[in-house]
Amino acid sequence: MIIFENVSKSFESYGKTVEAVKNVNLQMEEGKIHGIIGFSGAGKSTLVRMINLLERPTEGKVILGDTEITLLSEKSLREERKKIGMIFQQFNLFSSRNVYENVAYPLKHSKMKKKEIQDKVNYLLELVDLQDKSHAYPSQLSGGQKQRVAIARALAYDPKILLSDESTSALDPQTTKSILKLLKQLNEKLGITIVVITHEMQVVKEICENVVVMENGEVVEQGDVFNVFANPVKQITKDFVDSTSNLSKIHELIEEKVSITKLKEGECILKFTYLERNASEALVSQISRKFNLDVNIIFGNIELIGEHPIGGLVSIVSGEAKNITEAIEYLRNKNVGVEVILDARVS
Ligand SMILES: Nc1ncnc2c1ncn2[C@@H]1O[C@H](COP(=O)(O)OP(=O)(O)OP(=O)(O)O)[C@@H](O)[C@H]1O
Repeated sequence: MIIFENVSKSFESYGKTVEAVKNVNLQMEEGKIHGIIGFSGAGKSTLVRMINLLERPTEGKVILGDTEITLLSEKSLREERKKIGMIFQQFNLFSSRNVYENVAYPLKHSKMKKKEIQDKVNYLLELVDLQDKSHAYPSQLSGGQKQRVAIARALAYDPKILLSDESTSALDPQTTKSILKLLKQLNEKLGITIVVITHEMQVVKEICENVVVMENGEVVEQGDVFNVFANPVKQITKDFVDSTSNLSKIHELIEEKVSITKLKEGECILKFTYLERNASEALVSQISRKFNLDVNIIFGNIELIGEHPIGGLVSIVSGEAKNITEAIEYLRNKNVGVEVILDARVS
């Protein structure tokens, strides 16, 4: 478990105090992938850099397992840091060393024998699928391959925790996917706890089980990814949800008076959203049959988080006003969010 207790961090900059992280209380479970999401300057990097004390909290405690690392001596801290790997957006490889030497670098001052180091590096390169590149130099590698080298290097001491600071932000979508897939595999295979800093909702959706939303140095929402994104409370969380969904586009279409949004009498535009897992019932056909309604789906955005559909549909529903009202009630009782976007029901 990674625990933050009343953790704050401020910096003095040009005679001003910047409160980068404010009174954070958090618990991150072992063996899971945690996402930290927020816009630039929210305090994500500062928070995560306090896990390995690259930044020291101004106030509060950071506890890893049974160890309060904020109390450790420099020597014990050096040992503790070996259990924490870190990867960055810019890879931070040595350009004058080849792939093998980059991965072997952290083991240079270990007690391991030359052959042990060789075996270890080969194992790590296999783990990240780069066995055939061990003699290549960073300049001869693609961005995705460089990040794989950095991941292999970060795993040299079999860390229990891997910190990833925007590790996919410099990569194209396809390569991002492959790096995220690799992180997920490492989490499953090695049981390593991963903390992923990102400003992209897609990254969180793709691999994280838990999410922490940060704004202005504060943790404003946290929890299981499905629960946080199915029922976002804070505006910033809603904005992140909207960033990968087209559902809010309906408001623009209405404003632009696009023809599909010009309702006839008896119609209304409804937005349905999944609020809980296991939403497997055929709800659209149910309301259509049960309440004698026509449901015309204009657009939808449904994806899976883990195995559970999340997202929703925007539809034009037509039928008797009373029936539409009852259908809305019916869906809400089934824990489907229903928002009446535009209403031309006649009673
Ligand atoms: N060493 C430092 N000295 C002064 N101010 C700092 C320092 N490090 C961070 N800050 C400030 O703390 C705040 C939080 O920065 P931080 O890098 O943690 O945010 P972030 O959410 O990771 O942003 P980004 O996504 O842009 O990296 C910012 O206002 C930043 O300018």
